[in-house]
Amino acid sequence: MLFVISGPSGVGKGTVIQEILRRRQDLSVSISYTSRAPRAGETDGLSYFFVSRAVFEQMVAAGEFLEYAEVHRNYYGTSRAQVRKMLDSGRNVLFEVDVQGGINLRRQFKELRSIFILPPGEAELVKRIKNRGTETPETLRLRLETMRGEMLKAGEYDYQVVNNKLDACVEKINKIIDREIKLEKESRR
Ligand SMILES: Nc1nc2c(ncn2[C@@H]2O[C@H](COP(=O)(O)OP(=O)(O)O)[C@@H](O)[C@H]2O)c(=O)[nH]1
Ligand SMILES: Nc1ncnc2c1ncn2[C@@H]1O[C@H](COP(=O)(O)OP(=O)(O)O)[C@@H](O)[C@H]1O
Repeated sequence: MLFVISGPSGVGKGTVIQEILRRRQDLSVSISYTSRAPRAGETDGLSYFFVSRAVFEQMVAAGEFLEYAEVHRNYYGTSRAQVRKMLDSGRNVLFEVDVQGGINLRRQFKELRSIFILPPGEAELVKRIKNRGTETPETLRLRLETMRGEMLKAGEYDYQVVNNKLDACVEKINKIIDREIKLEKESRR
């Protein structure tokens, strides 16, 4: 099965996905390429593969991405080779991409199930991004600008889950994944 998770910056996508990975061994997360600079504590090949804009553009020209988009003035893309490897291993795959990536992946994989993570409110979202301590006033402004457009796309996802209490959100998404895997197995009988 293929799953995609999207949501505005700071809603907790990364945190929720780490928790889901701790709870299940049947899921691989696709590690994207990005031209964004690594944040403190981010390791190349774990959070992302960090490359320059020039290298990213070469990879686009070589057709190495299943999908890519420019988000908050940086490139982000899903590697074709990596996804093929994960699918060949027979594991379920989870993508964390922006709403442009979500639309693009849905077009390519009709069996993809999509989950949008919503914040409990805009003030809380801003608080979380600020508390993370990773953004300058300028990158914060860009993230909030993008947020409005992203929230408008929430209704196009199969599921919408509010990340108020972390554990409850993780539990809901975990159940959605279980349910979709079960439904898919039943449909193949
Ligand atoms: N289209 C697309 N979006 C991606 C990909 N990887 C990450 N993103 C999205 O890019 C946006 C920015 O990610 P990031 O810089 O880590 O910032 P954060 O959302 O503030 O943690 C988020 O919406 C991610 O979901 C990708 O491979 N493709
Ligand atoms: N349910 C939650 N309640 C409070 N803070 C949260 C919650 N989920 C995540 N956070 C915090 O919010 C910040 C943004 O989370 P992060 O996972 O980086 O978001 P995203 O990947 O969506 O940008 C982090 O500091 C994280 O610890």
